[in-house]
Amino acid sequence: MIKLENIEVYFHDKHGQTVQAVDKVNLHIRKGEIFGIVGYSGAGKSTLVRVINLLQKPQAGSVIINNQDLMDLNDKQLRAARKKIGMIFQHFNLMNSRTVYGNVLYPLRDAKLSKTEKEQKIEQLLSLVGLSDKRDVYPSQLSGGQKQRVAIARALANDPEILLCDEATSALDPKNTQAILKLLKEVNQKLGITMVLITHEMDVIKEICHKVAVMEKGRVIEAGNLVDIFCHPKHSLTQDFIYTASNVELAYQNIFDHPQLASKLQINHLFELQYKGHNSFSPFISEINQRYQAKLTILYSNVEIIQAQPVGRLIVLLTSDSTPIEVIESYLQSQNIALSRLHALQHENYYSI
Ligand SMILES: Nc1ncnc2c1ncn2[C@@H]1O[C@H](COP(=O)(O)OP(=O)(O)OP(=O)(O)O)[C@@H](O)[C@H]1O
Repeated sequence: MIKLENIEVYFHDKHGQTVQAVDKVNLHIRKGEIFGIVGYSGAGKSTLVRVINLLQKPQAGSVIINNQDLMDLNDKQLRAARKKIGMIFQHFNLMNSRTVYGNVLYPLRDAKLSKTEKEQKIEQLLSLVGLSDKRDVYPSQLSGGQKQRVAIARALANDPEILLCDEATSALDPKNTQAILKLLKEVNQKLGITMVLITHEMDVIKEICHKVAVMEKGRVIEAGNLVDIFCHPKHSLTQDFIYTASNVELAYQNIFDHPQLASKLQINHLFELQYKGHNSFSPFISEINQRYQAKLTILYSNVEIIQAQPVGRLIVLLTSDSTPIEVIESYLQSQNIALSRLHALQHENYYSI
């Protein structure tokens, strides 16, 4: 559905220096997918997402939507193609002088629909986003979450096939963030719209995306299925995002900062275990206790449902008087429980203990 091939975007800053915002990016986004792009500030996410509707023309590469390279289109054809690509933004970009109804009507101004058809369409859209009762109020009378709902209704007015979401929840509190993500998921499922969502928070990605790409310095450094990336991040930056989203980083900090706990830790017995899917239901803790008289102290545990699959992470102290730890390690691995031993050098925090 969306193929970005070798996309390059450069800017010249005010000192005349060239900034490469997007560097040879290739992405393939399939119809109906919710595709997340995550990265820290300045990674090139906004620039890349604006390439998809050519709000930002790349200096090199192809932007292929439904087998058509947008770079080959003339202005009129591009305007038509853009109608099929809706967009929502962090700060909603509503027109304050128009009511909710007026804002959603605006993109339909040139549509070949009668007044009644337009009215019906807007009523349907406002009902979809849960704002039927707000049709005659002005944006200033709405909460952030409600403003984003209006923006979503407006973005859907021309029946787009693609919805681009540029930090759509970054200005919202956690409750409204959840509600807007739920709404986007519903829109994806009910209308089959392909979504590209950029964010600096893995939490957002975790909530609704099927696939994810991680960006750093203009490049995509890792991309794939969300559960795979979540369970086996290859790049340290990806791991950072995941640790932050699952509070693992905080757990390590708490463990190592705790005066009594830290002094009792035997670093070489500290493990991070990870399991997914059906393994979440296997009683492996009692199993290793019975088999190997292993003692397992849980210092942190977290199970979350990602793409309908349970994914669990534990930080544990694992000891056994009778069996070498390597034997227990092999057993757990044979049960598809990923296990990593935390050596002192892995973390500067650990090293100081
Ligand atoms: N119009 C511009 N002129 C000059 N440099 C730009 C312009 N737009 C973006 N850049 C630079 O390109 C790089 C990528 O910016 P971009 O906004 O795409 O990143 P981002 O990942 O979306 O970050 P943020 O979340 O902070 O918006 C940055 O170094 C930025 O300063």
